[in-house]
Amino acid sequence: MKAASLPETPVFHTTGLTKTYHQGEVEVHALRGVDLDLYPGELVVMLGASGSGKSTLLNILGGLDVPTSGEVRYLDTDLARATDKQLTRYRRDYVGFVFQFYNLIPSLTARENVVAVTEIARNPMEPDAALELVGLANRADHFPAQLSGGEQQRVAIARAIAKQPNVLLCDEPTGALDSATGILVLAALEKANRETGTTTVIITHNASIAQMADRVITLSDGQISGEHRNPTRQDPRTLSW
Ligand SMILES: Nc1ncnc2c1ncn2[C@@H]1O[C@H](COP(=O)(O)OP(=O)(O)OP(=O)(O)O)[C@@H](O)[C@H]1O
Repeated sequence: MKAASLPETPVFHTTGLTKTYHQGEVEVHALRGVDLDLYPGELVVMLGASGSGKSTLLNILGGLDVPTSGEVRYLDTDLARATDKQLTRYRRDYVGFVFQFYNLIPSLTARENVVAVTEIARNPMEPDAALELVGLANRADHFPAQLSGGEQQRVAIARAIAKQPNVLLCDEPTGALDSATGILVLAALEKANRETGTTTVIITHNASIAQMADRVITLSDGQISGEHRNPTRQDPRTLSW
């Protein structure tokens, strides 16, 4: 598999990004000056110990949180200074999220869970095409309770990609899954990245997942402590962890 080529204009650009949380008298410096560019179509794996700031960074990129200082841009949009309304629109129009827990609506089938998003999206794909992409075309009429954890996560991925987001942000998408099931989920994410060109970030604790990335970024104590590019990315189905 070929690594994505990296054009010069980044999708995300951050400089000196900080985030400080205040809890009573205590200040927690979750991000301490992050300079990062993410490029169109690349698949980035973000590693780092618990508490290193991965989710904080992802949430700021996704418009779920704002930084304390520094710059964060999505193309020409200044996310640090956007209003709540602008951030809501940004998330709805451009961002797909996948979290550790699938957050599917239990009373809706797999297809209906996807339709709940495509109905309000600007430029959605067909719900069945999204389910096909994650290998669940034959489960479209099943309810979440009739699906395994890995299948539910793949419905969540279908839901996230069905609106054809420019960026797909995944926070521990395999955190609740065994390795065999996790690999199916990673394969679905990799395929979605390859076939739709959505810039994809996957947070994980599991360093062996890094082999499937175009680029691996490591956070330590709120800063980027390492970065490397894989010359060729590995098919997730051949990962062992
Ligand atoms: N809402 C919040 N209020 C106060 N502190 C917070 C908040 N969110 C995160 N933190 C703190 O910020 C630091 C970074 O947290 P973050 O969740 O970004 O780390 P992480 O690398 O994603 O960790 P994990 O791998 O355990 O999910 C931690 O010390 C955390 O306790």
